[in-house]
Amino acid sequence: MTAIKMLRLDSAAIDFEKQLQARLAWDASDDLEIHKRVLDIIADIKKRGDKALLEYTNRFDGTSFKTAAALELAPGALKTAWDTLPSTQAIALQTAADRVLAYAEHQKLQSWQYTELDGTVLGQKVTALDKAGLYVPGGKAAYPSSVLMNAIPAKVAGVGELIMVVPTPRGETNALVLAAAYVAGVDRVFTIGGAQAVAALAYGTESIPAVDKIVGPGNIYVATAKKLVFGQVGIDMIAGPSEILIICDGQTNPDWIAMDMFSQAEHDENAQAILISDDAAFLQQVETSINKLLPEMERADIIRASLTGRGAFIKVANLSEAAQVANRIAPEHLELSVAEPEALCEQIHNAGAIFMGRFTAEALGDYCAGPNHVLPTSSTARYSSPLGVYDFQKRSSLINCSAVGAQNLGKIASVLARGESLTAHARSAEFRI
Ligand SMILES: NC(=O)c1ccc[n+]([C@@H]2O[C@H](COP(=O)([O-])OP(=O)(O)OC[C@H]3O[C@@H](n4cnc5c(N)ncnc54)[C@H](O)[C@@H]3O)[C@@H](O)[C@H]2O)c1
Ligand SMILES: N[C@H](CO)Cc1c[nH]c[nH+]1
Ligand SMILES: [Zn+2]
Repeated sequence: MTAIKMLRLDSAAIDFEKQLQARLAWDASDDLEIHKRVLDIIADIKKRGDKALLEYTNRFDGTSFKTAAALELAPGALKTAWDTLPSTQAIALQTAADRVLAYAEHQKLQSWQYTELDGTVLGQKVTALDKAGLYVPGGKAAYPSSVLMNAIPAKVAGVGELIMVVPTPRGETNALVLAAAYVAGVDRVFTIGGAQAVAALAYGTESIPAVDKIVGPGNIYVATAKKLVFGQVGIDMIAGPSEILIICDGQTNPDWIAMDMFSQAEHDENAQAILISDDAAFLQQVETSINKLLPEMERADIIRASLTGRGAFIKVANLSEAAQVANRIAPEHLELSVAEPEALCEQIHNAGAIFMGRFTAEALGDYCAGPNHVLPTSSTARYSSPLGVYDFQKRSSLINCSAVGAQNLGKIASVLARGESLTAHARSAEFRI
């Protein structure tokens, strides 16, 4: 097995920004190719509905479904999976679900209103989505944790119906995934994935109901499809291939750091694991750990492809500079493996989730810490936030004018409307004065 030599960048280099950009960006030609392929799939699902959905599912997931009806799991299958789960798994799943629920309950937005002196009432009414589509990935690994992360906030928000999609490669369902759907209260489950599942949820087919919003993580095909159907449906964010950025002061066990990098690299060849340190000797120690530990890993091939294709070590002058680079990268997960994580955290403003201190392995957040693991990738943490109850809620403005309020506001509206030459607006307001 050839040793991995991590790409090394130095923030002091003149072309550091250019090199960093090259490492963060997708290869432009791959990007375009994926884009085109996904567009074709979406157009075909829109045009041919179930027929196209069956064909793509059988082609990409190696299944042999004969009818679209066979794509939906029987409602009893979820309960059976839960009832027959080994008790250690059932306890872990229920504990994780309870913790995700407790955290989500803090996020619920409430309606509010206030009354002005003339009796006019203004407010905001918060309502839940009617129908949410939950994408649960399942190509290279099964993700029961993503079922909980998608469904529990939707339930807390009070969504009317939860429609889950999950690919089942070779037709194999995963008992933990089904049990998680039962625990979290999912209403319907379809065994479809990829761009075709996203398109089916967005436009609806004869068998798949169209939803109001699609949430959840997935690979590059899923993330691209979500981008492309936005507008037809809402989406939560771009939650693509996993990323971890670790800032370490050189004092954490290098094996721990290497394994933390593996933990995200093992998701996908396209996952990204980056380590920043002010200690060049430590970067070398972590590389030694990587090469020592890699042969023990079941998913060594995926980890190797991810680390060599998209990973990096970045040497910085000090931890403040590390924070600046982290803000530039805006990673999905940021580990602050340093002596004083609270102080360093003060300097961070772009990250999906921040894991503080040497003992907070990012993997704990993936399963059971409580905060959602569906997080923005590809630097979109500059403007996106973790999936939460608020993603399943909408806000409507409320305006209830008293007779006196209509006089007061009518005069202002009339002047402004006439300034815009919109006479019907002006007269509508004036009628009530
Ligand atoms: N950002 C987050 O919050 C988060 C959370 C969990 C997982 N993830 C990421 O989710 C992803 C899961 O990926 P996965 O592949 O295991 O499952 P997935 O369900 O996302 O993708 C599997 C589907 O991809 C499609 N596909 C695969 N190859 C294709 C091709 N050549 N052409 C067209 N379609 C193709 C197929 O339809 C298949 O069903 C990983 O990248 C992981 O890092 C992200
Ligand atoms: N790390 C993923 C988010 O990028 C979430 C996950 C689920 N299971 C394991 N990990
Ligand atoms: Zn993970």
